[in-house]
Amino acid sequence: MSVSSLLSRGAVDILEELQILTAKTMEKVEITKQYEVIRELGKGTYGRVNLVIHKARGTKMALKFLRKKTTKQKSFLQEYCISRYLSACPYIIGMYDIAFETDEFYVFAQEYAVAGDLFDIIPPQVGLSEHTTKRCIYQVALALDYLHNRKLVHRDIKPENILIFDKECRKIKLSDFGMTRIAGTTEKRVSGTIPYTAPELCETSKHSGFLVDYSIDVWAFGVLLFCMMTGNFPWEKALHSDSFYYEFYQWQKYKNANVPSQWRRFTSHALKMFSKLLSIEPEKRCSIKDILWYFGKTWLVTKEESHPSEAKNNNDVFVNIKPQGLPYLNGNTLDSNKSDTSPSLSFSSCSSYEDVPKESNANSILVSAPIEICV
Ligand SMILES: Nc1ncnc2c1ncn2[C@@H]1O[C@H](COP(=O)(O)OP(=O)(O)OP(=O)(O)O)[C@@H](O)[C@H]1O
Repeated sequence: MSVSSLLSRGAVDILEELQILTAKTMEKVEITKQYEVIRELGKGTYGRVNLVIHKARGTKMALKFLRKKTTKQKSFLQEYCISRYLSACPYIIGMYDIAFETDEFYVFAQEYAVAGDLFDIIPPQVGLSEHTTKRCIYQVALALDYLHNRKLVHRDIKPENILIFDKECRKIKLSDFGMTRIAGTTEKRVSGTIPYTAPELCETSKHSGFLVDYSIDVWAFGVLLFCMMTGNFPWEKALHSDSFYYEFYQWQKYKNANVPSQWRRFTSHALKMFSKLLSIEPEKRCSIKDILWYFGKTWLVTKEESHPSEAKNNNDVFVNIKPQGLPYLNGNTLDSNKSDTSPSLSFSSCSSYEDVPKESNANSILVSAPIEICV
């Protein structure tokens, strides 16, 4: 049975069927016989990703190795099949019809993203330009909308999982579906807390159950956007014990409180968008497609041309996106384990945020005082 013939049925049935088919056809392979290993592309919690050349086809591909010691076959099959199921979307990493095992690893093959991941190109404490951010995050939004329309929640949105094909982010693809689950299912909260973790999850005690919901991705998307535009995290953890988060919480709760300094660089339109994405109550958080309107607005108070060189950050306190020695770096979470009826976005008619009609940017300036990058 072909994948395309499976796609007309419900997501749950398709994924189950794909897993059964894959399990039946998985072979043991000796890597060096079929592949020439070029280099390691990255490391994650449960294995590594290598750039290889398929000897028979001469094709470069990325092989993801998941250690059998720490990954159940069921988890491997789930990640591979969800990735394949989603890979028809142009903003999601492409997959080869290749899954096999070695003595030590489960392995599958992905399209190779030549420029690496987004984390590597965000200038620390400065961030990307508004133009590059919009170009990139728009594609992430389309990828997430694609997932959410298929009742799936990614659950691990972060720059390390956004693969890039050029440094200007003209072409990016979402990857790593190891944590992806069907919306509405109950999961044990076994992942670590990282800056992208939504407050309702930070508060849930380890190993207690929680409902998988789209709002988890929406929150992480908001944090990702902040990171891209500032080169800093907004906070380390969305907990009241984190002073950066507490300040944000107070500001959001009592709307007339002062705008925390690290948010003052954003225009009123951008702040409205952040309030919707980072709504403290998950049920009030917007859906991903609700923010597409904001792409026609200006987001940074500073002129785009003067960004990022005007950034001033030498002696200030901030949550650095690339500090030394913090445990959530290099793609690792701390200790992570591994009927939407709304219309889909049209990829053909809406493939670039530049296509979104621009409106007047008047009234977008929130503060006239000098913008401080940090607190
Ligand atoms: N297809 C690819 N092309 C290029 N680089 C890749 C590709 N896939 C992964 N990488 C690199 O390898 C890193 C780790 O990959 P990946 O996130 O899939 O591993 P993981 O074990 O699932 O990580 P995590 O610990 O976040 O769950 C990525 O951050 C990226 O830098």
